[in-house]
Amino acid sequence: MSTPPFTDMDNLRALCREPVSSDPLAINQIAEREATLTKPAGSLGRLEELTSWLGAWQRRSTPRLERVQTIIFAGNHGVAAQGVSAWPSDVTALMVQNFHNGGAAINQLSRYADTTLTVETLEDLRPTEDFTQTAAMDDETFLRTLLRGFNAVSPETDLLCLGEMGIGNTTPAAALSAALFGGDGKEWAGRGAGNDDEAMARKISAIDRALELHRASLTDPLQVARRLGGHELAAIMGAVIAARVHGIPVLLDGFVCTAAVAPLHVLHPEGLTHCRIAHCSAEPGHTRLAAFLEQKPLLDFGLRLGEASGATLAVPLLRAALACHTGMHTFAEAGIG
Ligand SMILES: O=C(O)c1ccc[n+]([C@@H]2O[C@H](COP(=O)([O-])O)[C@@H](O)[C@H]2O)c1
Ligand SMILES: Cc1cc2nc[nH]c2cc1C
Repeated sequence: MSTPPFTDMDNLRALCREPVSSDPLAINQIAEREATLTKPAGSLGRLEELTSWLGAWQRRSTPRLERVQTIIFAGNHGVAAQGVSAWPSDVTALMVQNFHNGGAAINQLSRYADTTLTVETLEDLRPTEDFTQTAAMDDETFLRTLLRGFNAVSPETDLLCLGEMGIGNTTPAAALSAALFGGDGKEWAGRGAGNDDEAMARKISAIDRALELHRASLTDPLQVARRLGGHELAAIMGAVIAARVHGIPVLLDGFVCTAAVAPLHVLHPEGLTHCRIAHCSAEPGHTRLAAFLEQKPLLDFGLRLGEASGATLAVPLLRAALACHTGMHTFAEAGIG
């Protein structure tokens, strides 16, 4: 058995704050080749930046996308008892079954993008505690679910796409965002998986009551994640920590996935530089959150599904970036200039 990467909140915090840099040599070599290719400098726009980012974190001057992993983490939420979602919590298990049967949107997107899809069910889908009453998780549960996420990442992966499934989880996502970046329930809550006005009012109230209850502990980003988060959100954070340790670039999915890892940005200003927000969710909090994280999502397609759909949808874009970088001829080869 290898030693676990963290065993308590203190060494977890230390790991999150450890400096990890990408590879400057790979960045230089990619920039040098890019400058020789048969196009005006910079004319492939963000495709060029994406190639550089992939190579920097893979620590390869010729980045590759052979092994691309999509992981969906699934969990249930005690706060669902407050009537914050349009759907009952048993839909989480039913959708997990749908993922296994190949019937969900992510199954089609993953096949199309040629990624390996795995589904990780947290805590046998037992709900977290209702965070309007107490902390969502105790230290032990928080660390255990983080470790599940950490260990779900294969060190050999070239690119990791992350997503989640959990009825009610746009409520913890909004609460986490408010606790980390300020504002209240009204500013961060959206309609999630289809709330009507009544469910919206209950959701806003639940977030505001939770912010009030946990106020004294919200200066510590890890306490925010433990008290206001969820099992699948903690696992996503664990997977992103693992990816940083192993040098794996990450595509984050929508609002829930981004909120899950936002504490890492607050703990360390470079804690998420190996991650890109793959798409801008229609959930309005996501636009605000991306701005706080100083990121411009790659796609803006009005998706609000979760289940790693937006992250996996962006994989062909990255494949296109690499195809240009590796396949184009240089000016010398083409006899131009
Ligand atoms: O992450 C997003 O941008 C997102 C936006 C809207 C809905 N979701 C998904 O919908 C579920 C949560 O919605 P809700 O209304 O039950 O909180 C959960 O399974 C998420 O995957 C996800
Ligand atoms: C049907 C359904 C599918 C989902 N996929 C991710 N979150 C979801 C929420 C619902 C309700």
